[in-house]
Amino acid sequence: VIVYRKRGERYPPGPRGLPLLGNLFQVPIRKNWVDFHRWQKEYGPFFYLNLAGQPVLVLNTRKVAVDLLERRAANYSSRPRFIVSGEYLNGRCSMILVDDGDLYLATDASFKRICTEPQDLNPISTLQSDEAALLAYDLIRSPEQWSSHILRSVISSIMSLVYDLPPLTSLDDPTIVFLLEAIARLDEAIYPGNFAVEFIPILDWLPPWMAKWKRDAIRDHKVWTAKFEKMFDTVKSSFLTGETEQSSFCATLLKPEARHGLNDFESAWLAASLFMAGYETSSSSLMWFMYHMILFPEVQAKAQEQLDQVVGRSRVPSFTDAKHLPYIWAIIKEMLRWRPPAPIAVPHATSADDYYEGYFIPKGTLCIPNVWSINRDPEVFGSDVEDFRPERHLDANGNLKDALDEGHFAFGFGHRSCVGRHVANNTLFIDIATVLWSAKILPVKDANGKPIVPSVDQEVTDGILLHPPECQFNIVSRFDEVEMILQQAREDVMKSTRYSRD
Ligand code: HEM
Repeated sequence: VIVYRKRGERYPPGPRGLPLLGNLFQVPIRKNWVDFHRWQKEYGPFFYLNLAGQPVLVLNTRKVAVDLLERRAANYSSRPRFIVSGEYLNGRCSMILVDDGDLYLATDASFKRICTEPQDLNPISTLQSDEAALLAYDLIRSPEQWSSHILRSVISSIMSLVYDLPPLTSLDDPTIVFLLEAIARLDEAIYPGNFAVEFIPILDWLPPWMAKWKRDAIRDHKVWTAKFEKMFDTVKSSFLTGETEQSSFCATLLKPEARHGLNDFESAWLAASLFMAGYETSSSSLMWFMYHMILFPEVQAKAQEQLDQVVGRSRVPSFTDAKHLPYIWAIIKEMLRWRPPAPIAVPHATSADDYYEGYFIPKGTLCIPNVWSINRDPEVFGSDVEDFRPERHLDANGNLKDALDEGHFAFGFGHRSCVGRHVANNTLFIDIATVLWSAKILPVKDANGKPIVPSVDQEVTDGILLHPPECQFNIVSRFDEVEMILQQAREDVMKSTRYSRD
């Protein structure tokens, strides 16, 4: 959508740009959330940018984000055009990037029917607990491969949740290799600045033989669709023959009351988009957790003290402990506040012209909720926003201030907020509780015996997601019985019907 300034309208404040190109070359690509946070001192809680004709509104405080994306959700819940990724690679059918038309409404209704409330997730809590025990076991046995263990565990849980697959034993599994390559390709396509057509949409008129980006994206879309349909069909066949009792997302989607008119092609894409949306965000959060534990050893010690009191030392933590472990929840909330994995979330777009606080916001405006800044809103979090302090989420008795309040905005806003957040919170809870119950997470030491704790400034970003600095850990059992208990848990998991199906 190219919208040129309408005469006589008062646009929100923002940096002055060049003729035609507007602010295109003023917006940093890497870590623009930090610059946007800084710019609010000059331009206020929301400001306007013009990226070669594309109007952009950056929302920097909770008030503005809630006023627009939640109170006016009917107008602020579409997505901007993502030409290469959303329209060609995903063929306009991935839930995350699709606009707010009929397909979105059907996929949203299907997903919300399946896991909109934490209690809907009971069927998958067993697989999450199983994966947590396997993760803790692997981390202690080979700490040097800690990041691969996290990836394996997260992918395995999501694949079981979506397709009812048995646990993944290796990242070399051909389906996983395929999916990870697809995600890397999608990330490259979404990355701002990689494809000129995103800023010069007229290039979309070029026929495929004249535009390599279009040829490649059309080809990849066909290959991906074939794979996603095959994965969906596998669940469908065993569902129809009644071979196994299944609780996976795809199996539930096959029940007429949950389908909301979606055909097999759309269902296959919905299932795949859950994997795409959930995998990198969840694994990055767990990697941040590991790093936080060496950066803030006192937080780790406090959590372990509570685990000892509530769980004891003769069994691994379970979901029944969740209510009694507020400090673990406070760590999760503070992690997602302090370093949100997606600091500018996913942009929303307006469906009609609007006015806010006397300023004109044209139809088709790309709205960026600057989660980084909103998570540092002093009106909400006080003056110590730069401190990592789980206690800010607890009352004087150490209970969660408001168990229903996320305590951060890392899951986005309004209708488009993350539909997988309860899945994500539960995965984080059981993984973090089990790992901290089992092991001390320590920094490795250099040749002089000095602990190596990289500075948080060395965090890594691809421009969309934020990952912790590269680091290594020394992960050691907290007490003698840990390995025996985890070994037993692992054997039980491997013997269970879900796992022995392979
Ligand atoms: C800590 C982990 C996670 C974080 C931080 C996260 C964050 C987000 C954010 C910021 C959005 C965009 C919200 C907006 O537009 O306002 C989103 C959307 C979405 N997430 Fe998550 N997510 C996580 C885990 C998951 C998981 C595990 C799943 C699936 C099981 C999932 C599925 C989705 C889907 C399908 C959408 C698109 C919703 C829509 O466009 O309406 N996410 N997530």
